Amino acid sequence: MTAITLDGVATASAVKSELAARIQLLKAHGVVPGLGTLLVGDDPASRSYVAGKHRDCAEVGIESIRVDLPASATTADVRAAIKDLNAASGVTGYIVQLPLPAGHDENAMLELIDPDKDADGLHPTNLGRLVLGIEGELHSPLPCTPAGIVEMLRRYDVPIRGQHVTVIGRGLTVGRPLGLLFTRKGLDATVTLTHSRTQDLAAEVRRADIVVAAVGVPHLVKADWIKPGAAVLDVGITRVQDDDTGKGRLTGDVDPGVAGVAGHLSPNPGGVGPMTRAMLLANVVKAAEQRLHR
Ligand SMILES: Nc1nc2c(c(=O)[nH]1)N[C@@H](CN(C=O)c1ccc(C(=O)N[C@@H](CCC(=O)O)C(=O)O)cc1)CN2
Repeated sequence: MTAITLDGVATASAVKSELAARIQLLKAHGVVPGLGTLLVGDDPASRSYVAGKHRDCAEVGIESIRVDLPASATTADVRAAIKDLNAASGVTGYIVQLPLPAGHDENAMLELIDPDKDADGLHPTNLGRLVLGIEGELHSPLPCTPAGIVEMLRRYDVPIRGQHVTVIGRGLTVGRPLGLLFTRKGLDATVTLTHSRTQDLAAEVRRADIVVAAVGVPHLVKADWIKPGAAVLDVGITRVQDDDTGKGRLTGDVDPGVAGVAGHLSPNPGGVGPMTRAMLLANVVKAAEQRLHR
């Protein structure tokens, strides 16, 4: 068996086309969505993710506003930049790119974001709405990677209801909110959230119909951990040195042998990452539509 590829590039492209039409409609009603980004420091991966967000905005017709602070920025500088983004009228939503350089309290900075402008769904108010929102429509923004994972599974008709999901990794942007999303009424999955202290990780993965690996440990998830036919989403990404070429390359958390056992597999790169970017745009568009109907 070779797994069906969950193609994040193609799926994100379909989502972006749909969003572009909604953006045209918003503009026809005089609402111009604008995404702000705040990047602190010079981490190359963060720099490239932020650049990608601005490219995506240009592609679909969202204005974008970029604020970059040097690695030497103090917490007071970051606070001031957040305050300015909260006040900026052209910024309908914005993100603080994570991780922040060492020495900054990320949670404290996220709390300073105006929840109505929180394009990432990571402000405690919006995370709290996800906790409270067991059922019904959620009007608050969802964290982008969890939303992208669910959107991709839906578009590939991978069953979620009643399925057992094992999530590897308890980080803020993926693992913790993903469990809340999958267990909402309507999705109705059963979720096991595992982490570095989980006693028998292989056993937790073996009983899963859907596996989400988001830890950043290259090829951690082995083929003999996977229930035949399971859907596997490879989220964690690590830059490793290629021994043959001596060059850096990206590798995911899932061993390539998993493709021979899984029913669906998201590649990495090219899987969940592009969906994360598309869902950020979706949050910006949704917030702008809510503004129009307020
Ligand atoms: N404020 C936030 N910070 C971070 C988030 C987030 O959702 N909000 N998630 C990640 C980084 N991230 C977006 O910010 C992100 C990561 C990866 C990709 C992506 O498309 N990856 C490509 C590979 C790209 C590469 O060459 O490195 C892929 O998977 O194909 C997009 C966005 C942490 N921080």
